[in-house]
Amino acid sequence: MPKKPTKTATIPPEAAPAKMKTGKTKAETVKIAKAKAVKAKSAKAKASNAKSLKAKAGGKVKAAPRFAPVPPLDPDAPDARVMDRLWSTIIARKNADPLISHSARLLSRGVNKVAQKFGEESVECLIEAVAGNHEALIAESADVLYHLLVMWVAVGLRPEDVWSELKRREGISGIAEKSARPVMLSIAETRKIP
Ligand SMILES: N=c1c2ncn([C@@H]3O[C@H](COP(=O)(O)OP(=O)(O)OP(=O)(O)O)[C@@H](O)[C@H]3O)c2ncn1[C@@H]1O[C@H](COP(=O)(O)O)[C@@H](O)[C@H]1O
Repeated sequence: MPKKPTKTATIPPEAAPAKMKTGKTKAETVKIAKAKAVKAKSAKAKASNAKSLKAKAGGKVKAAPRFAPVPPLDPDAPDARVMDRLWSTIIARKNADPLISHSARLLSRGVNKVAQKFGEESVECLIEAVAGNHEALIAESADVLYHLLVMWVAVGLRPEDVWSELKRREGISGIAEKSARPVMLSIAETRKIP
């Protein structure tokens, strides 16, 4: 069978856009020139803005603070050391009478029950947070921390184990830490809110 001639689209020379010496069409050259002019204008504006800022700051350009100022803590208010004291109280209750100590009662029921209580208190805490109930959130937060400490006692964790871990993380941005995680972890399927 004779081969069918293949059709090729040919543009008549008069319809093709005229090429400049650079190999670009006139329209392309004008477009590039316009983009260059806009870039140069914005660089000039930036430089002049920086110059006027420098003049306003008396010759010194101050970098904007990266984080909000920290409200000072009340030196006379109770602080987080209450957590250490509470842990000591709870561990001292470990073998106490469950009829006179709530901690002893919880601990006597085993780690599963303790963990379940911690989970319940956490949910109650987040409900108050979402509802915006400030006072109730304070009370629920205290419940969460108490039950967290009971859980530490139940599994044999000491507060300093956790404080050390927090100290180790000090100054390490969560953003930087997350991006340094192995790729397999970051692409693992999760339903967590990012
Ligand atoms: N911080 C707390 C603390 N916070 C909450 N709770 C108790 O936790 C209990 C939570 O009540 P829930 O009804 O939610 O739970 P539940 O009574 O176990 O009910 P179930 O789920 O078992 O049915 C209440 O009895 C609270 O009083 C606490 N109990 C004790 N402490 C501290 O622990 C110390 C030692 O307490 P005792 O172990 O009781 O001597 C105390 O001096 C406090 O400093």
